[in-house]
Amino acid sequence: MTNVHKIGFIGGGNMAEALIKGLIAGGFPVDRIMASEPSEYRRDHLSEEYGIELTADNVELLEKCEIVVLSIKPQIADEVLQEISSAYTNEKLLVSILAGVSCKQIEKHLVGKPRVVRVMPNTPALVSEGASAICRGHNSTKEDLDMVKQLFESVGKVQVIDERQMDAATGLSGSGPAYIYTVVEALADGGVREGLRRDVAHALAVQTVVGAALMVRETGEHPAILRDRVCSPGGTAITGVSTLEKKGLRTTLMEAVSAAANRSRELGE
Ligand SMILES: NC(=O)C1=CN([C@@H]2O[C@H](COP(=O)(O)OP(=O)(O)OC[C@H]3O[C@@H](n4cnc5c(N)ncnc54)[C@H](O)[C@@H]3O)[C@@H](O)[C@H]2O)C=CC1
Ligand SMILES: O=C(O)[C@@H]1CCC=N1
Repeated sequence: MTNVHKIGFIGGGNMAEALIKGLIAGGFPVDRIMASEPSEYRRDHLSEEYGIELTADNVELLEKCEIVVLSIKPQIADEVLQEISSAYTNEKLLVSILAGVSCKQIEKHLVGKPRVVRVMPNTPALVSEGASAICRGHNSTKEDLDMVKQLFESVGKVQVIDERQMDAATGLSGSGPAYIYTVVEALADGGVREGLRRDVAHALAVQTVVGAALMVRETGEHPAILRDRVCSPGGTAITGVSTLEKKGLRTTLMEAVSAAANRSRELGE
């Protein structure tokens, strides 16, 4: 990242903050990160919490940064791209994290051969455990892709995919943390229903999800094999798993990914 002087975020909301915090934790210099944000409250928060440079002016940010991350809501993408279009030059690399919005939809607002890399990150980037899917736009180079890959690897794991798979990644990893938070909350509720204190149930639920995820990642075993090792014949775990199957957890999660992917497709229309 030594060849990039400054990275800027247009929109200093939840996802930008997760990336900013993760980048700083990964050693990216604070004085080479900036954000443009209309909300004074958010500007003060980001400035006080992380010490980065803030502005309310998107054009000023574009002029000062070599890599510009579009981290506004998809619904205002056209408006913001129009606003910055006159100041954009092809020396700038645009990184879009917008759900549903294609590279082409971004490129059409900008003159010349705009360099765009699209990324679908997720908020666990805040604790350096993000999952990001990335793809190249029509004019960005292999070096651009590699640079963005390196940037997002400093906040988690990265998969390079085709742009047509971006909605699927949005439904799975982009939106997935919301599903897992629901799972953690529900597991804790189950513990409370069975008589555990709320704080104890919460701590056990969190560590169970973290531990199980690490088991899958670090052993490299198929989840079904790991599950078999928990399920003693005639025991408790297979009884719980049987309930999950009867109530349709597996298809519910598959349908959640598809519903979110479809919503991502709608946002891009
Ligand atoms: N939150 C998440 O888990 C993820 C979000 N994304 C994408 O990240 C983008 C941002 O999402 P969030 O951070 O969740 O939204 P957010 O609402 O928290 O952040 C958007 C920010 O943009 C600011 N903003 C509004 N108008 C603006 C303008 N004209 N110029 C500059 N900034 C402006 C808002 O004040 C707000 O702080 C979206 O496109 C979303 O699809 C992608 C992956 C995961
Ligand atoms: O809900 C959303 O639209 C964003 C995109 C992926 C996660 N959050």
